[in-house]
Amino acid sequence: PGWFSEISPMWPGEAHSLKVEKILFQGKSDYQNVMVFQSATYGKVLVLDGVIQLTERDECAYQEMITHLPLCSIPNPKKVLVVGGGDGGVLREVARHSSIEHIDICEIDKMVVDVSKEFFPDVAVGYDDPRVKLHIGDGVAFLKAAPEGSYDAVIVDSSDPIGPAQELFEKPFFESVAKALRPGGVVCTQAESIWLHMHIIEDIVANCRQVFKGSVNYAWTTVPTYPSGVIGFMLCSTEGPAVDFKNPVNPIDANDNQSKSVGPLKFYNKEIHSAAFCLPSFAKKVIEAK
Ligand SMILES: NCCCN[C@H]1CC[C@H](NCCCN)CC1
Repeated sequence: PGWFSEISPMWPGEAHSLKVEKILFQGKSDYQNVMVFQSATYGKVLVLDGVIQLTERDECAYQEMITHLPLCSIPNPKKVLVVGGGDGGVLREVARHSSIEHIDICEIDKMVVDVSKEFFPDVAVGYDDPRVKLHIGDGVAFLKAAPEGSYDAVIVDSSDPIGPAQELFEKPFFESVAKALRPGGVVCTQAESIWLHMHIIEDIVANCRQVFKGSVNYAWTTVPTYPSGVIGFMLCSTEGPAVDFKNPVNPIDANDNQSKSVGPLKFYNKEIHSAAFCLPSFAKKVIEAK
């Protein structure tokens, strides 16, 4: 009955709207307002504090790219940490890699986990994998406590830098990620939109260049229901065995999945992997500035 418009000071003067058929859940956790609605054309939609987190129709683009850009860039990833990502979609994608032995996930808001399991079973299916261990808590504290060199890869599937995820965009957090990664380990973080947030991205890139002594790259993809229709990722590696993010060494193909409960890849492939690092000139000059 009506429309949901995503209005925020983070994207002034514009708003993406979705036609609402039915509101399925509304609640307030210790951290944020949580809402689920059935949209007319994008399936069910998860909203946190008025910001669209995922829709059933296009979540594949974000979850597959944020996961396979890092994991296909290193040989034999074994231990992975997901920070945020309480909906379980990233877990579903990590579980496709047969070399994976253990997946830690640290999500601050248990309501996101519970709501995803109830309303988004094809996303929360990621929790069914026996290699997954869920920690409800603050990712900043979790990383501080993580032993040095614990992980081959860290994926920071955060919301935006206004609200609970603020600290996940700051230098001390990046330093704790670098410490928790093995030499040549990789991190992939949600890194906003080149159309909306070039200044935020500039700061993130500068911090990453200081903290990660391997390679530092920015990639981007299309997600129609995120503001400006695109979202980016920081891909960084620590000092150690060189990582060339643009040429995946550890391919995953459309039908490579471990259990029949998750379908084939809908978005990611090796061509779109390499293409994701090609930037328009206005972004290239800021991000690749020497
Ligand atoms: N696993 C899906 C979680 C989605 N994370 C974020 C949710 C907020 C969204 N705002 C985009 C704001 C404009 N860049 C970015 C992705």
